[in-house]
Amino acid sequence: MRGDIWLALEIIGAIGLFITERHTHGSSILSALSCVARTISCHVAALITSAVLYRLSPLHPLAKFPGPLINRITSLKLVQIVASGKRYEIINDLHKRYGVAVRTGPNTISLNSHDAILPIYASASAWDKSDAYQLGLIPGTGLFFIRDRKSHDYRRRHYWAPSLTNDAIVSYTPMINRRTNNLLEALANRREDGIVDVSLALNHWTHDVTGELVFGDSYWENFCKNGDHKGMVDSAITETIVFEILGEAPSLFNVLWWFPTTKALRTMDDCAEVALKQRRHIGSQSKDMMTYLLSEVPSPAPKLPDSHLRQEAIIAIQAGTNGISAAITFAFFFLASNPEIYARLKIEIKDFFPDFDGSEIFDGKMVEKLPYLNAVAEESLRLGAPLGSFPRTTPKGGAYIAGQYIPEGTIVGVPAWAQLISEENFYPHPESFIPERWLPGGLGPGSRCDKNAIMTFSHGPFGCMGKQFAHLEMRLVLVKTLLRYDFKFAPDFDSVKFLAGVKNMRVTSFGYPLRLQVTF
Ligand code: HEM
Repeated sequence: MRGDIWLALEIIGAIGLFITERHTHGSSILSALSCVARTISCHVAALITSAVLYRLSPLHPLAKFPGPLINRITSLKLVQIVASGKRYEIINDLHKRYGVAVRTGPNTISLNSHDAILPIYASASAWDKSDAYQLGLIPGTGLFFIRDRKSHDYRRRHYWAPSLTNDAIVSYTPMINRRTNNLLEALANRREDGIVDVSLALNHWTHDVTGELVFGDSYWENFCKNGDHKGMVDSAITETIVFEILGEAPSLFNVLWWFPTTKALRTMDDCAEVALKQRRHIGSQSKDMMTYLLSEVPSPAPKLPDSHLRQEAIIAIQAGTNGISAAITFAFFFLASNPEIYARLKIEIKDFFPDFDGSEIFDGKMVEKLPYLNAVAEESLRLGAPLGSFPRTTPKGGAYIAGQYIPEGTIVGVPAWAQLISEENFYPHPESFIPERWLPGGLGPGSRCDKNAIMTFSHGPFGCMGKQFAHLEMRLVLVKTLLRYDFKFAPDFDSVKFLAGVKNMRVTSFGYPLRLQVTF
């Protein structure tokens, strides 16, 4: 039962009991209240006790899976783990302690196995998304939040896929170049004593690019130039964080839906309504994502109602922004941390484009020919992208995965970070930034670099639709910025504080910003 409905019934029951006590039994207000309090406490205590006993008992379908006691008792522990921003590290540590399969919640298993990726995410019979993808009680739904495969496939194929074909991406390339030239200017103009908060500038840049990608060439914002005075960039991050934390406890999400905690979700819905109105009013000379979502081109699929369109607009902005700005922020962090890698990349870029200053229009073909640039991009996407938990629901009849029988209805996720830094997939030094592992011959005999273990974009029918677009953005930004500037850490920059300040909740936030010295 939905959490908010359950709570409402409890409250109605309590009021009913109070009235009965007062009018049928003639109790005073105080004794009626005390009777209600006793009854409700007993009822709630009985519910909690029976739930705890069942979850810990050998009768529970997940009884054979090891995991910390508190995780087996309540999903609130997972809520707290996600809210810490360090879920990726905590879950990885749990796997080191308990093994391949860990019970991370009463009905949740984390399966740290390469063999689990294909059947759960990438095969034709990939599993449905879990209830964690229910966005509170928001009316309408967008692609990312559709949990069953059939409706999801339809939405993906008819409304989204045409906007992210190879040809479509080629058509967006001049726009990305133009918006990235604004970033080059912002990096120069924002310098104070030569120092720039690169993480913030990239976050603004990515909202400019994605805003125009979604709403077309009349897109009205220029965050690189004007900053984020209305707090829109921050609201987008807050919304994803609220969704990611409360998704671990959907019943709680439904209760909190009625409280200010979830205000960010309603704020984004309102912003999307304004943006849609503006896009419809101004239109766009070139094709953008809204061209397809608004059915402005002939399509066999029916027009989407506005409640769905608002969610699609939000998803497009959310999906296209923080992931890539975080990964590029990390690329700069790793480059500044490794001067030899930085020098090798800079030489390759300068040699390929000897007379360029970065302001030129580069197309995808020009920048995909640089092998070391590609290696740096892949390694940054491996170690620097935000990570969700990608929870899925075990299908009817259960499933045998990675040598384990998982009962039907269990929520299962493969921990992306654990896979990305596993020695079985990336060897040697899986936690170190070494672009050479992506070059032919890798890191020598016996080395491993398993592309299929890359969970950065997830896989299969629910996997990222913007992977190619994101790769293009990463390459363009690195080429253009390195042709124009040189970067190193600000003199007082502290790498340990930077890494400690990183919080990863499907979006990455940088509590300690990446401040770089930018020189011409
Ligand atoms: C480095 C940048 C990016 C990363 C790391 C990333 C990662 C991901 C991941 C992991 C998912 C699946 C999430 C899940 O199953 O819970 C996803 C979905 C998605 N991404 Fe990306 N993404 C990036 C950039 C982009 C860009 C630039 C776009 C659009 C231009 C985009 C569009 C989408 C869409 C539409 C989905 C939903 C797919 C679906 O539900 O069928 N992404 N992304």
